[in-house]
Amino acid sequence: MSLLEVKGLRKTFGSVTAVEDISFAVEAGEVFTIIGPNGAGKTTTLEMIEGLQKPDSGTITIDGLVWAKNTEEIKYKIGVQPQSGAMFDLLTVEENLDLFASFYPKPKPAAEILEMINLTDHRGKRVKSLSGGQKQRLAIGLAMISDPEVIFLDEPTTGLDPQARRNIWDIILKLKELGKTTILTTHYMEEAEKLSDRVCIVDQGRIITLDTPAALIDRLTKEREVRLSFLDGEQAAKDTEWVVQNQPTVVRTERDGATLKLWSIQPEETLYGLFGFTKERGYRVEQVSIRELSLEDVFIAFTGKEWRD
Ligand SMILES: Nc1ncnc2c1ncn2[C@@H]1O[C@H](COP(=O)(O)OP(=O)(O)OP(=O)(O)O)[C@@H](O)[C@H]1O
Repeated sequence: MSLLEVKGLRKTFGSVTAVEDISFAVEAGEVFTIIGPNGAGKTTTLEMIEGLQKPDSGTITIDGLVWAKNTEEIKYKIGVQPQSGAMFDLLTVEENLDLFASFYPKPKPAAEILEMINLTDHRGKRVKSLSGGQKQRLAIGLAMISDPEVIFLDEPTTGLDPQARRNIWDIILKLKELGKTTILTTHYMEEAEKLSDRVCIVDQGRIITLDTPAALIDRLTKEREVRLSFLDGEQAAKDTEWVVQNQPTVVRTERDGATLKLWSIQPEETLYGLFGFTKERGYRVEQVSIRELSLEDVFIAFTGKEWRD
């Protein structure tokens, strides 16, 4: 049996269907990420699993336990990152940790948590004077104080600058090293790709696809985007476009002035042919790149929609 099993979850608010039908299973030790655009139903899904909202239908099992029968046991198994409003602004970092620790019979020592979230040097600071990133790190620390098996992090990096986001990533990776299971939601594709063992892409309350980031990217068409720009201007780009359009490996092309984009199922082959032509004509290529595929491409391929952070 998986550590977390979710089957047929559904939740409506009046006429709004926040979660239509969501099922997945998470194994112990995984970083499992739910990613999707605004309003996709990520928070509602997480809150149902955390026991904060009651599903209209569907079942949730955490280590074989269910909320209706095993409320107290589940509470000790899971850690939920509190909203910043749940922290005490006038208390220090350490006082907040001690206060949350007092709710549990066997909490982790605050000093250990402070090390983990890299706030030891700031333990005497009041919460109200912390930066956004430090507050988020404290929120993760508070979720860890009961030493839970499963930790839920709902968009822990939204609104943070790149360095602060990376600091949070480090903590999530440390949790993984400790063998914890992390359920994460995010808007950021890059984050999902870097941290997750498996990703589930959610849109309009349904799972579009679920797999490891690498497998999701692999499933995409092998078509790759190649971009070139020419030192000799628009005519060079136009002539080259005309030539590559006739290559069987090239699916389509796009040109903007002296910049040419092409989509090829065998980019290397296409480039050999293309460079043969440019050499013959004496056209100088200024830049050439083959774009890596990312989870963003997976989202676009499955939904037909552009991804917006
Ligand atoms: N308490 C509520 N009352 C009414 N509608 C709600 C409520 N909670 C969520 N919704 C609606 O349900 C849908 C899903 O919301 P949810 O917050 O789960 O999405 P999300 O993927 O977490 O989005 P975001 O990334 O913006 O947080 C949205 O249309 C939202 O407006």
